[in-house]
Amino acid sequence: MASRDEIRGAGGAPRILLDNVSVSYATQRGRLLVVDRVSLAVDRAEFVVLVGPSGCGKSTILRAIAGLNAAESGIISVDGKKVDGPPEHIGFMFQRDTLLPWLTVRGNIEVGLELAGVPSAQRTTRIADLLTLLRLSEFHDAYPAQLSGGMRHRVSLGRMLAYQPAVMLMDEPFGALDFQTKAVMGRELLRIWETERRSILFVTHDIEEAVALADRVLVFSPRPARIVAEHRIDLARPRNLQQLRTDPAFTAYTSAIWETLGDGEPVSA
Ligand SMILES: Nc1ncnc2c1ncn2[C@@H]1O[C@H](COP(=O)(O)OP(=O)(O)OP(=O)(O)O)[C@@H](O)[C@H]1O
Repeated sequence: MASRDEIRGAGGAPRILLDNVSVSYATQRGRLLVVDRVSLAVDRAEFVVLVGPSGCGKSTILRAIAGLNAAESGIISVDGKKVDGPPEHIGFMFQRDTLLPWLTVRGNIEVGLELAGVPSAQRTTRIADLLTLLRLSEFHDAYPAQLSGGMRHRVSLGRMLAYQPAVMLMDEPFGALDFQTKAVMGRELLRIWETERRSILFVTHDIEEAVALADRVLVFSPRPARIVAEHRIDLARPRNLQQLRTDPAFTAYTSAIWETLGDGEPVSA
């Protein structure tokens, strides 16, 4: 059985902790409250998915954890350390890939390693492992413009995985992809997560994707974001995404989430 430290991280703190966090933006029409007293904890190796109406504040929550937005009140910590700027060991993946067009697949992945200060001898091995993991070995010297959308997303994922972040914040990373590529990427991500086991906070609008990937799905209200429901997804792993879709338990989870999303009212005032 995993020890408490393996589950909770060093010192017993959850990987990510939000305690009563509110975030607002200053706008021309005054202060806009976007996140309203949200508390959540994500354990080491836990895959948590956030769903909620468009514009409710999901990206703002990820950005606050990444230290890109300050919390107006409450506390955010990663591995027990209060976040007051971009924390170490955090990887961010956006909906649009942000690859550097003048670098090859290898070069784009290597950027992550250089940023992490990994010595060049170790870089070579790590890149080779990642290229294999992401099934990109054949394309190591291709440029982003020569790749399909799904391949570019795999490279983005590789760049993030390269510096082995303990926490991966993924903001609709596959939202712009067609249905089939999205399914392939979901499968790849699960395969990698099952090998590398990081904490993942993943935002999506796709409820089936949420259930297929998550240990837990958190449902948010319309802005200001508050947690209206939490669904623990007790589906066995490793998951076969194709078989899952015909599993009655899978359908029951998606219906339950749709129901709580439809409601959209915060649980408590
Ligand atoms: N820098 C900013 N300044 C002012 N308002 C902002 C800023 N960033 C986001 N907002 C507003 O905050 C609200 C929440 O935005 P956010 O991007 O967090 O929502 P979201 O749930 O991720 O949306 P979506 O699902 O559509 O991506 C929106 O009303 C948005 O207009």
